[in-house]
Amino acid sequence: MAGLKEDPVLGIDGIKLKEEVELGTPVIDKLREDHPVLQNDGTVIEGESLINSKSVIDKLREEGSCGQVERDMVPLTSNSIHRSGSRPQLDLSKAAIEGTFEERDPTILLPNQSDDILHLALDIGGSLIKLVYFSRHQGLPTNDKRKKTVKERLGISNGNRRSYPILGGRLHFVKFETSKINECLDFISSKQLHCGGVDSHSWHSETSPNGNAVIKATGGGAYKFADLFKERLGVSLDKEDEMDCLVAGANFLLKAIRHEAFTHMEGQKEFVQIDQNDLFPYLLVNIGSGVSMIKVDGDGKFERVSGTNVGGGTYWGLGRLLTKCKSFDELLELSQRGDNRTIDMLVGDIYGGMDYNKIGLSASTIASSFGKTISEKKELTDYRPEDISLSLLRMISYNIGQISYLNALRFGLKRIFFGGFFIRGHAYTMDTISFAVQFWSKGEAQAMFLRHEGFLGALGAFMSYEKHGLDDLMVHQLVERFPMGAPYTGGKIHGPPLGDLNEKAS
Ligand SMILES: Nc1ncnc2c1ncn2[C@@H]1O[C@H](COP(=O)(O)OP(=O)(O)OP(=O)(O)O)[C@@H](O)[C@H]1O
Ligand SMILES: CC(C)(CO)[C@@H](O)C(=O)NCCC(=O)O
Repeated sequence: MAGLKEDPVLGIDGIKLKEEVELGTPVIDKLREDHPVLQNDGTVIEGESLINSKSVIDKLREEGSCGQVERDMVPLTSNSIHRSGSRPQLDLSKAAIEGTFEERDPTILLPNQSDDILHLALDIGGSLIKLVYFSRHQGLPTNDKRKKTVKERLGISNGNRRSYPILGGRLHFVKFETSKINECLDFISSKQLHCGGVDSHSWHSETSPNGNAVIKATGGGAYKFADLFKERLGVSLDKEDEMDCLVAGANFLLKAIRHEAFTHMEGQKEFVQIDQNDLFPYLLVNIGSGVSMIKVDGDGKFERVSGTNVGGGTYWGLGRLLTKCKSFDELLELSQRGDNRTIDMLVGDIYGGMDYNKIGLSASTIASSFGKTISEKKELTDYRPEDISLSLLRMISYNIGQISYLNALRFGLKRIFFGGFFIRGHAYTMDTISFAVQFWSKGEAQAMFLRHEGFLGALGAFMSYEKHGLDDLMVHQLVERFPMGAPYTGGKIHGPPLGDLNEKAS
């Protein structure tokens, strides 16, 4: 698909599972230093092929539990989860993006994760289901870890502390269309992701909770599809509030992950380093099917101040009706070859080619989106789908940018972070939103985007396994740094230099 990078998991025509992450040689060397568990050929096996869902389910039913399959995941049965006295801890220290700067939804390395966690969390939205799950590094099954002495687990051999962590794993990001929820269930089932969840009330229990697996889930679908999950996978969905999760996910990414946030203006992408002490307040705009605007004042401190029903669902829905496109990506791709001047009424169309300088409008400014299609002599088929798609994209992106700015203005906020899958890493969408914010704020406010744009809610749900909140998630130990050995492929870096966050916490 020209210009649009294909999603590694959800392709244009259905599911495409990314089986391997190919890494360049210098990257491999660096990773070997940090992660001796990496395969010799530098590949990291992310998972296995999709297997026939029916056979998996049947097999599980026969076994009456989740099968014990040797794979890259942490132990599969709930009673094998580490629970010696205290609850397994999620260790986000040194969390870092894996992959190049250009990769969307990249995996996040958790190099210091030592407790056995088997976390899968879901955000089931109106259009898309988002999954975040943890897997151990390949080649070091957790059982091996158990056999190690305490010294070995701490990385101390022959009295010397090793320079690399023994354990660790990755956060993976996967999405499915909500209308194809069965594919999502098949995926979970084939990787047995649902088998590690345990009844959240039983974390401290010494005994096995006897099988009632629980998965954290957010979004409207956590309610709508609860019975289906129970029926198909035998798991209960532990529902977390959508707004709580969006904010928790955004705060985690902005605090803990370097090279997450970036600006996008006139085709130029620039990473922004966030000063932890100067993050709040900000406006979070999540552009999903509909749009939520949330003023964020701190961890767990926020207010949904506005929203609009003209969002991603509107672009995809109206676009599909008007262009007969078969997929969202196809519609987006069409827009790249479009010329909106055939559809939109420009200031110049009204003013005989002239600018309207007195109120700051150039002749090329859109005076009225779709305003040129009022001609009685033309039918829908007389317009190019490419042009329709571009006009629609501009109309919706600009409108969201403008409403966002107005809400930022209401509360005196200077920074607006945009998430949600409508953005899709699409340059023109981001440029249009940025332009609207820049234009209306006269440069005072700034639009920023997130690489894990659509996974904020799922990440928040993932972190809600740890009810204590971010501060207890060893966030004080987070040391921001470059993704290990990742080649620099573009984007300048702005903002204050990052230091060891321990300094800031003490
Ligand atoms: N492959 C895709 N299929 C459908 N929509 C897509 C796809 N990729 C991107 N989109 C866009 O992403 C939007 C959904 O974004 P997102 O997943 O963040 O929201 P959601 O959680 O489904 O919606 P809501 O939060 O309103 O329930 C769609 O409306 C569409 O504009
Ligand atoms: C209803 C939700 C929150 C579901 O995710 C979302 O689609 C949304 O924010 N819609 C906009 C609703 C409104 O405020 O007009």
